[in-house]
Amino acid sequence: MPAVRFQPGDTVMGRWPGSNLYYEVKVLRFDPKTQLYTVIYKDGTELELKDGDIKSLTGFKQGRSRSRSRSRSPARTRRSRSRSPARTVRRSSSRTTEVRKEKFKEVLEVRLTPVMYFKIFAHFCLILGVLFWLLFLPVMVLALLILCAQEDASLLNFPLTPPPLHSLWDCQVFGIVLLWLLFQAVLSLLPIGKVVEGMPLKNGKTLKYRINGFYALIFSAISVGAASYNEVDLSYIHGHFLQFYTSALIISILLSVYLFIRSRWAAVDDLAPAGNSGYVFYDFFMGRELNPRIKDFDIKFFCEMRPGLIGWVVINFAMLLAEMKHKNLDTPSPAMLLVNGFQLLWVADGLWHEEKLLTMMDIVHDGFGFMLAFGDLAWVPFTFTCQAYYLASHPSDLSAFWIVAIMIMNVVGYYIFRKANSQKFAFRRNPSDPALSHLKTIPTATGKSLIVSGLWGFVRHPNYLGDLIMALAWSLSCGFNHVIPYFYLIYLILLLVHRNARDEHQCRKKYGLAWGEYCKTVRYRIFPGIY
Ligand SMILES: NC(=O)C1=CN([C@@H]2O[C@H](COP(=O)(O)OP(=O)(O)OC[C@H]3O[C@@H](n4cnc5c(N)ncnc54)[C@H](OP(=O)(O)O)[C@@H]3O)[C@@H](O)[C@H]2O)C=CC1
Ligand SMILES: CC(C)=CCC[C@@H](C)[C@H]1CC=C2C3=C(CC[C@@]21C)[C@@]1(C)CC[C@H](O)C(C)(C)[C@@H]1CC3
Repeated sequence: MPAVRFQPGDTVMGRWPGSNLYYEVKVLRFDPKTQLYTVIYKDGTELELKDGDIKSLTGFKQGRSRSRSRSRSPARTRRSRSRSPARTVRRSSSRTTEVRKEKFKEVLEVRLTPVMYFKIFAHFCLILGVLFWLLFLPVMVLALLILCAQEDASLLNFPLTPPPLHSLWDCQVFGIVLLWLLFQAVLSLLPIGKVVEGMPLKNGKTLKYRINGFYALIFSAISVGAASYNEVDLSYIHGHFLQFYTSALIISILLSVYLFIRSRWAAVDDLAPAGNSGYVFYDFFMGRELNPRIKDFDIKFFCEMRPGLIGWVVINFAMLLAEMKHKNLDTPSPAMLLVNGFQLLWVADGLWHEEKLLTMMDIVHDGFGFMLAFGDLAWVPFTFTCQAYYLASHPSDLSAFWIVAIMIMNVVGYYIFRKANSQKFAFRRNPSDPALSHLKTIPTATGKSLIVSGLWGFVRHPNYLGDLIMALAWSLSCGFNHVIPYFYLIYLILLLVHRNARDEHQCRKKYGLAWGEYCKTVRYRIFPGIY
């Protein structure tokens, strides 16, 4: 049994339930049976806290020089809490009521400053913003798909006539999507491929992941090929594309609701840094739990790499068959072949390097909520396929010159993307790797160094640049008649510019002066001479 660390009367720092905020509290007693401390906050609230949620004043002050968000009164941040089943709140005595009344008066006085008004307004905007994205994203994808299928796929055709609701639903399609998810889940659980450890979590532990994405791609390709050989008409996907999207959307909503509900029982250490504000819509959108798992099955890792990503290439193939069928072609058009080939390369590359996803912010930092569930299950397979969907019903006559130029562009983009990502990964794994000894670096106070030559000395995010060059090649394959095939490129520019800002903010915090020096040496973020 662990020793009792604190005695009645000790002043310590207690975590406010469901948040990462600590406040000064007094220990009232310790219950050896439940192993809980009863503590009293300055506003008179009595709570029972676990040992792990209490820090000594000295330990906390040392920690605080690293993290600076914690000394406000709980009453001021009351809205950010969420109740944990492990703890019970008790406010009883009239003395407590008096203290609380006093505190409330004080809080009102403090709150009614322009800064507080601004904060309330900012929170209000945040909720409105999240509600907007919750409704807007699904509708936008639907509009994109409707537009893509129209003979004249011009943006000028807005507003579109929405299809009748019942036409968006098909039980059989829903069943197929469920089967696809199940098939991918089974593949991901096969005892093939190595098992690796993820990055250390807050509590110092690591999770294990089976890396078999590339095998899953091969199995899926063989299964789809066999189905097609046995005259299963894959162009059915093209004819029922809106229904497929609706099914994926419904599943992503159900999954997000499940994730949100189960997060109520998650331990504090399992929660993501963002997504635990206490605002229901915001937390639902951002995701509360960092790595939700059912036994060893990691739901986030699975969704991020498998059904949507592999689904993307299957849908592309279905669009290729639909193009041949509808246009009575013996072979697919060169544009369709380019789009299929380029995107298959990108997906295969991602699955080949699946392990690297474990170090990315999506896995290490972001919660799994509606944004990623919808992103992985609906956004990726239904917007990333928009070029193939467009080509299935719109011609793009490319001259031999254009075909070669576009292929060169994709090769250059891929080379930059792969080389930059692999170089950074290899350098992080072993900075003294002889193969990387030619690179110039800047040391940082954390002990890690930053590469400042080669691709990482050209721009601060060469991997983003490579990705964008490839995206441009995919869009150019579809010609210049409409802007719709450029949707992916526009999305990627916005996403990567935002991601870059987020990453640079983190790096500035992590590396301080060294990051400033890197930015001075390598002036541009993504586009040389422009941004
Ligand atoms: N198509 C799509 O929808 C998307 C594609 N992507 C692609 O995924 C890939 C990975 O992107 P992402 O995870 O965002 O970011 P990065 O792989 O660029 O990782 C950024 C991290 O790299 C490290 N780093 C930054 N500069 C240097 C340097 N000079 N030397 C050494 N290390 C450095 C820092 O981490 P630390 O120092 O802690 O190691 C930094 O936090 C990209 O190619 C991107 O294009 C990403 C999102 C969406
Ligand atoms: C608007 C909206 C809902 C956005 C959601 C964005 C997500 C779809 C993307 C955010 C980062 C992603 C990454 C991949 C897929 C798309 C999402 C989830 C990725 C796993 C694809 C495979 C690549 O090789 C990758 C590992 C580099 C990549 C990582 C980021």
